[in-house]
Amino acid sequence: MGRVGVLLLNLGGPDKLEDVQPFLYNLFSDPEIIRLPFSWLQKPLAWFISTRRSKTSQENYRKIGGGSPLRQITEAQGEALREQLAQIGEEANIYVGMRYWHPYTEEAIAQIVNDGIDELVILPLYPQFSISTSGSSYRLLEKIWQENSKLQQVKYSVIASWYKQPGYLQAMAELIAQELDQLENPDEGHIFFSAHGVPKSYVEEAGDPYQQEIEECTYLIMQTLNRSNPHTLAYQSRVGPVEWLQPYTEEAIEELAQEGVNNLVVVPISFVSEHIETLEEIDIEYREIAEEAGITNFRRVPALNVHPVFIQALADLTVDALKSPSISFAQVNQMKKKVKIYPPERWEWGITTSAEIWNGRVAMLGFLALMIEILTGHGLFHAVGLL
Ligand SMILES: C=CC1=C(C)c2cc3[nH]c(cc4nc(cc5[nH]c(cc1n2)c(C)c5CCC(=O)O)C(CCC(=O)O)=C4C)c(C)c3C=C
Ligand SMILES: [Fe+2]
Repeated sequence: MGRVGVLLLNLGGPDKLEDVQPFLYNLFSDPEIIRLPFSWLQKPLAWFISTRRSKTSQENYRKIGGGSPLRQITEAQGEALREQLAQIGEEANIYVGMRYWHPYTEEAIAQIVNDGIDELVILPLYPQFSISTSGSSYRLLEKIWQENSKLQQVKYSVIASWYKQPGYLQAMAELIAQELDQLENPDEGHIFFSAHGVPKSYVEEAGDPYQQEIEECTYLIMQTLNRSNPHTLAYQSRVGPVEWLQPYTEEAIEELAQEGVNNLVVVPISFVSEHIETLEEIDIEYREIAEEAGITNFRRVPALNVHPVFIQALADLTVDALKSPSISFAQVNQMKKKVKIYPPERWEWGITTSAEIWNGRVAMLGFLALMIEILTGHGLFHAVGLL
């Protein structure tokens, strides 16, 4: 067997406050994050939104120590995975490829080529698939592969999503049980799964399987936990003016408080590391909402980070992927059958009358909104909290 590598894909986060604006620019430049019908508006809009949003975002990063812990945790997960694989005789180099900040996916791939890796397992650190996360990274990798003839010699396996992996479910259940057991009466804890949201149109129009995978994952974790506690699933981190998956976390917390729930155990479900949305949004913002609504006992289950059962699960996924036949990025997207990666069909380019009409309408609306914002400092994006 040749030299083996594992590429861990993740979103990335600003290491320090000065990185926040360029990080946000990278994020909003991605058409999988803001879906515009034509590409020329993407970069100006990304610049505009990132500039306007960076102050609030910086304040949030300041509250969690001045930057995202994501790089350091992902590197620690990589090192733990390398050791776990070595213990079972599988020597592998581990690479971290972030989508929007250092170490970028492109940097990881350059290193993989340099190291002469022959077999590569591509493992996203997102248990569930979304167009906006794993889908975006696969799309980027497909492009990088097409442009680099050396990469075409590398045999690669892509893991599409892995929320059903038994070790992952076991590790999640263990962490939840530990938190419940700290309650005076563990049976009274209301388990509150909080998933990162996506716009509703991703699921309903673009066919993103994310919501279905999150729902199934929640069900499987509850089965593995095997306790009779009540549970709720809601979606957090909404950005921008459009409707996102519902119920929204803040509203669901308030409703539970009204129903008399007093012991809330919040479980972050779409991400395996601590990050701004656990450390700031859940631990500070949602805690405040819950306490104001009358919930006196608000607890949060820690993220998996380097939990040994979870690291073993990543090792098992890697070993299985090395044994299975290779699947390409395109095949992954086909497997996630409902997914039509951007641009969705209804926006397809072409000199069709409807395309011209829609392009014109949206361009005019976009410019109008931008002009209003620039001239007045107020407007739709500002009003709804996107800027
Ligand atoms: C499975 C996880 C995630 C999904 C799905 C996702 C979709 C998504 N996110 C935004 C907008 C933002 N995300 C931001 C940061 C961020 N998002 C995730 C995870 C998912 N995003 C992570 C892990 C992080 C970074 C964490 C860190 O510690 O730095 C941000 C920046 C932070 C902020 O300003 O609030 C934005 C903005 C959209 C629009 C979207 C789906 C379309
Ligand atoms: Fe996000």
